[in-house]
Amino acid sequence: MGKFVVIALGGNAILQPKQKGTADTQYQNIYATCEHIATLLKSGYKVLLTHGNGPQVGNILLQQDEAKDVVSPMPLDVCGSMSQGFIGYMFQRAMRNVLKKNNMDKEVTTLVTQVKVDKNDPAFENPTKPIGPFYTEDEAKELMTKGYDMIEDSGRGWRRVVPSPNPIGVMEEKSILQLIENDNLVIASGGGGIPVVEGETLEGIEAVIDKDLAGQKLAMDVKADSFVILTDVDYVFINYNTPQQEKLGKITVAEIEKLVEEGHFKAGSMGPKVEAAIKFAKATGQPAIIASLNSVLDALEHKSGTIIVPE
Ligand SMILES: Nc1ncnc2c1ncn2[C@@H]1O[C@H](COP(=O)(O)OP(=O)(O)O)[C@@H](O)[C@H]1O
Ligand SMILES: NC(=O)OP(=O)(O)O
Repeated sequence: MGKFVVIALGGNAILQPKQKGTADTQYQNIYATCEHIATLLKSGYKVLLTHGNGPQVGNILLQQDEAKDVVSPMPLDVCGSMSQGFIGYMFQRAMRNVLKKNNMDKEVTTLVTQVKVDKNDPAFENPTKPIGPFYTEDEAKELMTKGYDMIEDSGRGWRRVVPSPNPIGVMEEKSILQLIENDNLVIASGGGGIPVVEGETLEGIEAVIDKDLAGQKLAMDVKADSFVILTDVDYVFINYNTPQQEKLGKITVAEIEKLVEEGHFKAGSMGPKVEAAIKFAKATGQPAIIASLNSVLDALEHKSGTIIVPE
């Protein structure tokens, strides 16, 4: 198997549910991630990185709401671009520091990336993407009276949800390919990309694209040898969070599709990851992996994680 991998890193790897979102905390988490990426580079892998922004974009949106009487609030697409910029900056700084420590040298570049969506996507009528902090049920009920859509997020607490339309195409695909050709470690399509709608003009639209689905499109566009989704669990489980919970190791597309039909994977968390992995494996004949950041090298060697193979 070739060694060009697209890695989709969960927003939780950058800011965990119980952590305060200080700049320092997020930088430290990103630095730890970059140490894993350096290990991959040393092992001969070529990496294109995309990342989530659920916690960050939700926090930025909250800041807009809180300060709305003194500063004009920015819409959600602009908040998405802010999250791409700040997370990309932290990756560029941390990655350069890690490379220097390891006596390695490489250009690290973040590209502000727009991703096309359909303005008639049914997702606009049914918000599913959890963003921002976690709330108690009482707090969530209070926020619902203000017009927020809220859901319970995988047993971890309540969160605001926003529409998450399907990614159709990456606007900056050519620039990404040029940067990769020039041996850059590229960070692109952060937070699933900034959602834009193409009519006579290109317009931003208020939503948060799922970074796993956008990452899968990106991985196919750049013809990656494998697509790796890194999150905070070591495996995909069936009967998750129940006494019957069971981890999934190597599994074929047909087998996991059956489990999807049985309803094992929730919208807004494991559902889109499994969907993205299936799409990649089916379309390319290459494996897609869902694993934890700490086991990324083992996962690429198929020794850990959930490995979805075409057959
Ligand atoms: N079937 C499942 N198997 C494993 N984890 C699951 C499952 N269903 C829901 N989850 C939850 O999905 C979470 C990962 O999704 P998400 O929070 O969107 O991650 P990230 O921000 O890393 O992309 C896990 O922390 C876990 O709580
Ligand atoms: N945009 C996105 O999918 O972010 P998370 O991975 O943080 O949910």
